[in-house]
Amino acid sequence: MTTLSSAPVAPLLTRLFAEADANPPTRSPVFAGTTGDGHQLMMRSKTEYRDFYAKLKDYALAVSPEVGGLLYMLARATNARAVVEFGTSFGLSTIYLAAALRDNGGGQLITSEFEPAKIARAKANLAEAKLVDLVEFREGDALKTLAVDLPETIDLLLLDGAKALYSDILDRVEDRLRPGAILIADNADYCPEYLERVGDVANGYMSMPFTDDVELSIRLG
Ligand SMILES: C[S@@+](CC[C@H](N)C(=O)[O-])C[C@H]1O[C@@H](n2cnc3c(N)ncnc32)[C@H](O)[C@@H]1O
Repeated sequence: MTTLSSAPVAPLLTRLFAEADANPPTRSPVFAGTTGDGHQLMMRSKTEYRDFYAKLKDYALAVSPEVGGLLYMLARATNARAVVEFGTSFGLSTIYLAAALRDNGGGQLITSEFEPAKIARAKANLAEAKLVDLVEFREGDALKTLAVDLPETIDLLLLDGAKALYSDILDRVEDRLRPGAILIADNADYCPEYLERVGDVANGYMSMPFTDDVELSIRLG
């Protein structure tokens, strides 16, 4: 058995995904009256993301269970001890990553979110999962909160906040990524700047599109 496959984590994730499915973000007024092009523009904006996500504060916007499983496996496979997450929301991906840290023997997960109500929900979920001791919640814009006080070396980086900022967040953590560190970027298609950067071996990365819009990369030595 693993932390992920046993109680309290497994039944908690089942419940949280069921709640997320019952309240899809497509119900939000953000999407009502927005054309496909308008949505694309919003997702790619480096200036309007705060307002966009404020309107989505009641929605989980979580990774899929498959991507969650992938996060757990990658963190286990690399024996990750130091993990940084951009975009906490209700903490579903955080639970997968913290479960992996527990099963690796412990570690530190720094996660970042600017919606105070989401931080509160994520803390409650991580407490219910009995994983909250492994997680440091940083409230505020990750452009600032992830610019300071990072671990000496980072084993795994999850990018799942405002898509347009992926390369800017990478700027803040790059010098701490250990050789072989894993980078997982959800919906990275919205950030061509990021894909171009990790897609060029001259920049010190090897990268490929994986599943469910996930870009999987490693930091080269
Ligand atoms: C897609 S959701 C994250 C889902 C979460 N990773 C999961 O799988 O459960 C993105 C979250 O990032 C937050 N966010 C977006 N841009 C941010 C920023 N610049 N700083 C902090 N939080 C941000 C949003 O409020 C939103 O809750």
